[in-house]
Amino acid sequence: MTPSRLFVLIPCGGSGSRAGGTGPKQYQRLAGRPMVRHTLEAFRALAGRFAGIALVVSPQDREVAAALPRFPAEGEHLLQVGGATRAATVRNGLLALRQSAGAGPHDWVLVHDAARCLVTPTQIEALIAACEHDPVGGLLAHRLPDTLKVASPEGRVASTLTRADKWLAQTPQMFRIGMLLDALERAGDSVTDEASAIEAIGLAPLLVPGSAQNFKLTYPEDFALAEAVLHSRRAKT
Ligand SMILES: Nc1ccn([C@@H]2O[C@H](COP(=O)(O)OP(=O)(O)OP(=O)(O)O)[C@@H](O)[C@H]2O)c(=O)n1
Ligand SMILES: C[C@](O)(CO)[C@H](O)COP(=O)(O)O
Repeated sequence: MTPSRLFVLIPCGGSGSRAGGTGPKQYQRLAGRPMVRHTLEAFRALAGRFAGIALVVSPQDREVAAALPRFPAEGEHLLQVGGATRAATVRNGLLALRQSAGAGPHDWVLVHDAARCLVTPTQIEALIAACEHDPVGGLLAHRLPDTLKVASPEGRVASTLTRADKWLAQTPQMFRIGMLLDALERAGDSVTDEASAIEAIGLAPLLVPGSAQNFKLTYPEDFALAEAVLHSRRAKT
């Protein structure tokens, strides 16, 4: 049997409605570059590890060419098949990856949000090392650092949950392409990450410790924080 290869799929077709900017947040500038370029560079730093790196954008996207002028380079793919939800974007992207990049069902895919632009090559390597011999696959995740409350409809505390077994799901999430496509097709568009689809078919993805810095830029205040992290990393190099 031919050894499994690793592909990367970056969903980049969201609208960023919670970020409150004028366009899709993944093209907003951070530390002098569009957000998605920071994301892409973390994977390009490990390009030799991957059989292909694919970015999935909306069919209506008019900004990716200006944001990433040298994309796609060799081994990279621009897939203009984004859908109405993140799950649809990932599913469409996986189908296109199989058709246009020759990815097979036993190959691995690392699905990573364009909006998690602070992921590092070290974190990506840690996920690959933990999952490449695992029968299911897994995801980067962060142990819940705060006390967890359940809200009542009136906005009061209804209860407090134990946090010892709670983790925040991050990306990348790494699964076999065939298993993930099958799981996403069964799960439909309501799942908010790949692991949820895999869980729904009765499997238990591996939780691989990530970092608080690998947060998803979602709200307006996240941008200044991400920029500060990027500047502090630059100052160290
Ligand atoms: N239909 C969609 C929705 C989301 N995404 C991508 O999935 C990642 C995580 O999505 P999130 O940031 O939560 O969604 P957005 O649609 O970008 O933002 P919002 O929910 O605030 O509108 C992002 O890289 C986003 O571009 C996508 O490719 N296709
Ligand atoms: C995939 C994800 O980043 C894991 O935390 C997250 O679920 C995506 O966010 P969304 O708001 O559900 O698109």
